[in-house]
Amino acid sequence: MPIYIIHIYHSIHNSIYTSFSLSLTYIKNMPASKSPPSLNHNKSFKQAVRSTVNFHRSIWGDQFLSYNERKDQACEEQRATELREKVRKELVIARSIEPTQHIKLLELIDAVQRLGVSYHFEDEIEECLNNIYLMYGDQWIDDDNLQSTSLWFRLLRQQGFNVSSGIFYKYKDENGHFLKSMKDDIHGMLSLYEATHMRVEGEEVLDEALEFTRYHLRNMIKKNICNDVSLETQIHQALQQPLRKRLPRLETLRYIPIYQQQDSRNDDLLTLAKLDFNLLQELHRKELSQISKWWKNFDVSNKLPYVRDRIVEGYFWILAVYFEPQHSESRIFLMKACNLVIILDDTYDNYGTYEELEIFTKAVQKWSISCLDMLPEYMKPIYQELLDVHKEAEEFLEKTGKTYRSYYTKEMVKEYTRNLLIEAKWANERYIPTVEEHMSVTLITCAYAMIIAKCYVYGEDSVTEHTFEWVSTYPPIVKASCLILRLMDDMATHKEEQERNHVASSVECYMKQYGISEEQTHELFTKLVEDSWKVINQESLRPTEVPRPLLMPPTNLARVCDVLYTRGDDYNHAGKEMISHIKSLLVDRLSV
Ligand SMILES: CC(C)=CCC/C(C)=C/CC/C(C)=C/COP(=O)(O)OP(=O)(O)O
Repeated sequence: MPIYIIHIYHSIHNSIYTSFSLSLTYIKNMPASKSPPSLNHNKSFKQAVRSTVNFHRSIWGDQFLSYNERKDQACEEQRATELREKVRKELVIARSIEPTQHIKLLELIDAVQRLGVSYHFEDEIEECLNNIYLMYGDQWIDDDNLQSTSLWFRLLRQQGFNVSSGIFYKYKDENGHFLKSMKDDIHGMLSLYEATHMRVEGEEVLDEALEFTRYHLRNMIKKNICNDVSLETQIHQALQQPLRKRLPRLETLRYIPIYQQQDSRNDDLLTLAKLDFNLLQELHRKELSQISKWWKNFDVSNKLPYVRDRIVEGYFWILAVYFEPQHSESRIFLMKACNLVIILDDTYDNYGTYEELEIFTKAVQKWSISCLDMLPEYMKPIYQELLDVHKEAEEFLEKTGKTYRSYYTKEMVKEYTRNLLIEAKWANERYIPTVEEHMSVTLITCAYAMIIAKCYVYGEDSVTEHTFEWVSTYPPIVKASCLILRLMDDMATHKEEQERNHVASSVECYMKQYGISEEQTHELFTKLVEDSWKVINQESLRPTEVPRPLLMPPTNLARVCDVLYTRGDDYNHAGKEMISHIKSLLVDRLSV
């Protein structure tokens, strides 16, 4: 990266983190959050001049609308339960094996996690890795072996244990270069490459190891050095997307055929993984059918024809956050709440006039059905549904005395609309904000913080009022996830958006403020995204501010950006690969 770009990068990095927190204070003190002015003005909205965008129709039609339960479901569930207990026994036995066998234990845990069934064995895995951490600390037993050292480092860091990266200096010569002999250890290089993605700010040895392994793994592919087809495929896939950024359900599908070919595989585990995948797929199809019916009943295509119909792509997004059965209620709530976000986004970004949006924003601050009459006709169903969806959650929360949860989520919706209104004003006035102004608003309108809060609404008792206080102040992991979405989304969509009267994206703001080209802006953004991943890694290390499972939504929301926005805009315009992901997750069953 040229030196002047590095200077810009440092000033940008600081400005995002400092100005953003200042602006939140400012936003919190905005008059709209106190007592909104009366909505009592009876204007006609008929002659409004609107910008409209013609989003293409859903490419999925009604194919997920109905769902019929399979007849052999109960039998498959029974078999999965038996296999689950067998695998659990293996993990329990493995806890007390000889230290020389600990590498085998790590390999088993890695397979369980990659095959997507670790959610059944959280306690056993925690106990095994905790024992390993207590036994070895930072001194892994097998540190002459690059593959096993890298696996140990990655698994412990993934579990939140802050093992030192200092162990990797062992692989450098006296001049500070990585040992030449490492290049011949293909498995070791791949394992180290994956481990480097757990790095945090300041871990130079891992930054260098990433450069080193990426360069040599690319070379291996280019020069056809690797004569193991399966290994070559794994390298290719890892270079496209490291394990840290992969979505767990997609990783299961990718890893099953690889694991199947390994002589050391555990057949019970393999069969469990396939059965479990299919059983969960049934649950997911059932949920998607339920949500498709809700969308159809809402009659969005007639009442709000300017709104995108991306129910299936949206479900992919939510499935990326949580795929486990215990989060079924959360997924349904998130689908309704997030599709309302899409409706709001299209209304503020596209269809609504500034005057209408001001009235709507004030109505949201009041959060009362009495505001309905004041709204333009087309906005009434949006407002009604917004209140209804949150009321439904509130009724559930009342039964368990957790209504504080709905208070915070509603406040975040209010904050979201206030900031959408600022964007609409900028777009109306064709104002290009400074980078600081832009970030202070668009890190809120990217909606991730609000969505993360909503991920906790149906959460168990580990979710407390502190969790909501934490998320609503945009702590580093939440901000990092927001920034990843904002930058990756804008890199992918800004050209298309600028063809209509959309607010200037972060790309335009950076280019204008720093006088740099689009290509240089992309280079900067890529670095900012990488740094945000380091923040996510840092914040996931123990001790964490909230229980570790609650960090999965911001982490998975960052991961899904890597899938949706790397090849373009796969949310709005699903490409070949995205279509194939959706089919493999929701249509095609695995043969067991
Ligand atoms: C279930 C479901 C729908 C999930 C989506 C998750 C969600 C609501 C993300 C918020 C950000 C957003 C509106 C992205 C896509 O629109 P855009 O590129 O037009 O966003 P922008 O206007 O902020 O650039």
